[in-house]
Amino acid sequence: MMNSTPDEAAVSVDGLSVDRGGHPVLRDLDFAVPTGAVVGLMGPSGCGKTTLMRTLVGVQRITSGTARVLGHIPGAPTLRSRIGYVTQAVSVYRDLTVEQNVAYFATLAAAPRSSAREAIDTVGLGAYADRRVDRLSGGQASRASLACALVGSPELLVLDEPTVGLDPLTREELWTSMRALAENGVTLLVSSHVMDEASRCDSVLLMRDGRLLAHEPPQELIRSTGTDSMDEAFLALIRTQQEVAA
Ligand SMILES: Nc1ncnc2c1ncn2[C@@H]1O[C@H](COP(=O)(O)OP(=O)(O)OP(=O)(O)O)[C@@H](O)[C@H]1O
Repeated sequence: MMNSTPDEAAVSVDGLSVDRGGHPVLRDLDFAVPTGAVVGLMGPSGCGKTTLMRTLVGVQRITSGTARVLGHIPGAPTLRSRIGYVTQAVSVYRDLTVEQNVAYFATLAAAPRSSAREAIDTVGLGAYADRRVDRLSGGQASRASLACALVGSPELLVLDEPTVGLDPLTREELWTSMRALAENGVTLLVSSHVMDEASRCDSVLLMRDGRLLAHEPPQELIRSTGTDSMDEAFLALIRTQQEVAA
């Protein structure tokens, strides 16, 4: 499944800054994501999570600095079939069944038809394959979207708030699916503003106002801030940052 060597970073950014509408949105980010890691992208609404994801999938102009994704600059044609990107908006055809949607994406990715069925099973929608998307719940429709991103066996999955609006059981199932993908060598970059979800990740990129506050394993963030939860760790990091700035 993977073409990159195991010790090559799946994603690395160096001094990355991005402006939108003439305003700085990402400011001087530096980090690297190892292949096969599940990395949480966390921080309050508007901190720049979606912009960072857009930059890595190659649809956002970089103002300064560099980004490399699977060894290439974002947007390189060779990356097209190697990255799966699921935006916040469910992007499937509502008048088609789950299987018709996923099969359509399989055709676009020149993937075998059997890969559609595998992707549907991976997201736990096997029993709903023949159901039209407009007759699914919101969470099921989100998972149908994820299945579409899985069909080409991408090496990197970039998922913008995939668990938003899901009930706890579905959320649990989705995290289990994502973890299984990582165990097969897929790298996942997953945004969320539910801090508790950080505990599911190998490391967390914690952002605020376009800056990176920390990039550490979740248990290390809690330990180093002397707190009991990710919410508290985040607040402690902000306080430290404000003290340094004062
Ligand atoms: N098209 C745009 N033009 C100008 N500024 C934008 C545009 N889209 C977003 N922004 C600004 O960029 C900043 C970061 O937005 P972004 O969508 O990346 O945040 P986010 O962390 O993903 O937020 P959320 O969690 O609410 O989805 C915000 O201040 C936002 O107002």
